[in-house]
Amino acid sequence: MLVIGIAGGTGSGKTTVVHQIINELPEAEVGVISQDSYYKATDNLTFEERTLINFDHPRSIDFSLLVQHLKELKTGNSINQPVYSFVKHNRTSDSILTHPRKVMIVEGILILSHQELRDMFDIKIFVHADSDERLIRRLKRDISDRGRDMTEVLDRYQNTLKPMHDQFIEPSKAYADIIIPNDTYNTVAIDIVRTVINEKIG
Ligand SMILES: Nc1ncnc2c1ncn2[C@@H]1O[C@H](COP(=O)(O)OP(=O)(O)O)[C@@H](O)[C@H]1O
Ligand SMILES: Nc1ccn([C@@H]2O[C@H](COP(=O)(O)O)[C@@H](O)[C@H]2O)c(=O)n1
Repeated sequence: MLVIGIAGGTGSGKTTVVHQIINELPEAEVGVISQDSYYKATDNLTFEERTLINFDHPRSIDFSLLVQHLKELKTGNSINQPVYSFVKHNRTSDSILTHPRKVMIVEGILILSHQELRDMFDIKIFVHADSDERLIRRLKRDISDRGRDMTEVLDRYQNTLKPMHDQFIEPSKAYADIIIPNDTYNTVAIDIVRTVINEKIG
């Protein structure tokens, strides 16, 4: 199995890049795990309490479950990947049966900041976009897809997202083998990554 880690700040375009990479690859050969699926379940908290969680700090992620799931996939076992709701700020009761594939992509803001997880990647990619561009994309996406308003997005950006980005995410770029500049759609970089994957999977 070839394991590819794709990190980058929020709104950098990780999810978009993943879709662009897997679009032209045989469906049966590629699987995706999202770090977002591994936000810790917080059933013990009220909705109001959940809105106060710092979702950009590594402690908000159940990294031990994520590492355990990736180990299972590497040994050929399927996993039940949790499903997270950004509207409820909590894990749902659903899960997605995820089978091991020749290529497994793990994507998320903090995946290169966690040493054990990072060491499991054969290729480490960081998607970079300018912070203004990322904030604009995040505003539009969170309002249209994640049930937020402008005040929520901007408050979160100022209070937790930006400081956590500077403390944990930006420094993890140093671990990347490949940095994809994604201020505009970067088809050349996507083609290069696809070529590398095709070579590895034969
Ligand atoms: N290169 C790009 N140019 C313009 N918009 C983009 C680009 N890449 C992604 N987007 C848009 O920005 C938003 C955030 O992208 P997404 O892939 O969800 O980022 P991430 O997964 O890193 O948070 C989405 O609405 C997406 O369509
Ligand atoms: N309930 C939540 C959980 C997370 N977030 C934000 O999501 C961002 C990570 O996801 P991307 O797809 O953008 O990489 C992260 O910056 C968290 O602030 C949230 O808003 N609500």
